Amino acid sequence: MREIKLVEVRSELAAGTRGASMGIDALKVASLDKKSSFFTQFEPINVPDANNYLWRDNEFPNAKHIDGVYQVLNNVFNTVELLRLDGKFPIVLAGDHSTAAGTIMGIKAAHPEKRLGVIWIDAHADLHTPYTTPSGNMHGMPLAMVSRIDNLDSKLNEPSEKTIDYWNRIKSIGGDFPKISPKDIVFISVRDTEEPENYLIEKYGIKNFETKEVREKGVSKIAEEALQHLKSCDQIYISFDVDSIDSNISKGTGTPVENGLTVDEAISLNAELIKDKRVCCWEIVEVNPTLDSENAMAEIAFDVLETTTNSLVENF
Ligand SMILES: NC(=[NH2+])NCCC[C@H](N)C(=O)O
Ligand SMILES: [Mn+2]
Repeated sequence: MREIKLVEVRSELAAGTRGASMGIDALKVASLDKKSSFFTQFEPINVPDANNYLWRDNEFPNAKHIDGVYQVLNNVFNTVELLRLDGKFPIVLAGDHSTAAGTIMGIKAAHPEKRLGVIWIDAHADLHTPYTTPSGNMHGMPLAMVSRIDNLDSKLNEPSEKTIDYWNRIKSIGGDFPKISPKDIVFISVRDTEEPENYLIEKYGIKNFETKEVREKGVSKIAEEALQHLKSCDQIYISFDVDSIDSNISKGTGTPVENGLTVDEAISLNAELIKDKRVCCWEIVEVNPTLDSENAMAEIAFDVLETTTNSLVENF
């Protein structure tokens, strides 16, 4: 039996629109409306955010509020490391996707000898760096942080010295080494990338299961192939960004993209993947109820959360 711990990270500092910090509470409202006892079953830990930085002027155009993001990542890192050392299975409910880097750093720090694979279910590759970002929004950068990639080959921006200093500090949280190899990332439904990200995907041969392939082969087959792709990894982290779901449905998120997964595909995919015994942490991010109507996104996201957790509980 896995001992599940809910981790709540109400950060929205690294998103381009305001409101993702309210995603966790929107999930709770959805749970109450659906009369589910989910949130009474697990004890949550609250990780301190740095959303107060949003009131300040931003001094880092190529990595907005990187000083605050650095703090939050450290907080997430410390929490997840301790939970993993204690043998807990963290289910992380987070706002903007940048904090997934802190989660990965924590998992790695607890078991540095174990090769860590990542299944990234998302519309975006989140492989940018301050040198390549089109927006300066750091939720587009977590996978570069943990792979310790600068991608100077695709350099478009001139980040300030202070930005680079913080960026280097972020890449060193949990140690001066890459926490994952980019080859050990599997993308599912990634469909909105920029050129610098395409360069890295090509360079490292990062596998992406496109939405079309998910539909043609079916979810079970994709889950099997994704896990098979990570056969050399000892542990696996799954990151579920709700914008992986099609923009027709996922309006309550900061960066919706068409041609995404259906709700059923998202639910069964996560429920299937989490059955693998190597999976040691699951995360859901980017619900933003302020962009939504009638809390629709959170209701869907809650179904994904509940079904995935049930699958985890039933299969251990
Ligand atoms: N986690 C996310 N929603 N990421 C969106 C990133 C979008 C775009 N690639 C950017 O860097 O701005
Ligand atoms: Mn994302």
